[in-house]
Amino acid sequence: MIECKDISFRYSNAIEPTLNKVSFSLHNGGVLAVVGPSGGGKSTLLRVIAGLETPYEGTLSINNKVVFNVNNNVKPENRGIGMLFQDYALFPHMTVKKNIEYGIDHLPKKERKQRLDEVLELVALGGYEKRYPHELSGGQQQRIALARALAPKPKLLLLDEPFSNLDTHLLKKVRDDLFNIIRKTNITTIMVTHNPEDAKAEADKIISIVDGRIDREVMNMKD
Ligand SMILES: Nc1ncnc2c1ncn2[C@@H]1O[C@H](COP(=O)(O)OP(=O)(O)OP(=O)(O)O)[C@@H](O)[C@H]1O
Repeated sequence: MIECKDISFRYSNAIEPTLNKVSFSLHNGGVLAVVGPSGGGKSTLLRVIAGLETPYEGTLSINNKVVFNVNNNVKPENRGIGMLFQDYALFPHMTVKKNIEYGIDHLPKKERKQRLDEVLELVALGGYEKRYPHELSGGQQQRIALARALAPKPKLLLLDEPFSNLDTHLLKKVRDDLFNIIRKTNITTIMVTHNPEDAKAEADKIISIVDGRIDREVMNMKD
């Protein structure tokens, strides 16, 4: 379970806090969508959860382990979080294999290969290891980026506007493919999106952030 309690954060060059006492919880295997107007603080919240920014108050725990409070700040690489951010796209000069192995290079060779095969299988792209990102479709690149994020077996997956680079006609299919994989692995997921359709289609819970505060929290009844 993920628990975020009264998290507040201010950028060093800002006067007002960008996040103001943000609290929510999410059960294991759940999908939370974070929506809200531009500049509301959605991406900042993900950066704080990932450990890339440090709040000045509040508590954040992942599976009952505190990863942040005023006395304790676990480094991003030790939080067990996988990320699929727009600006964390695939490395263009590396093959699919190298891209995926990037986060698991601490594993012995045999296990690394085994995990590579597993995640490629999971995203239905077995046999693509020698390709470069530009030799893949947009949807395939997205699935490889997901495979890379899942390879180290994170406890939590963060997605920031994962579909904003895709054409509208591709979006639904890529989104459904991605979430089928996410649901299959049962990984707890937080997704930032400006698109209420994404939230409605895929999330269990939706929070809306306006001016750094949670403005609304709803359980999502999917059709
Ligand atoms: N590095 C930074 N330094 C100072 N202020 C920042 C920084 N990054 C973002 N901000 C400000 O923090 C506020 C929240 O930004 P954030 O990117 O979290 O919003 P968002 O809800 O994700 O917006 P969008 O939907 O446009 O991506 C904005 O006012 C933004 O200008």
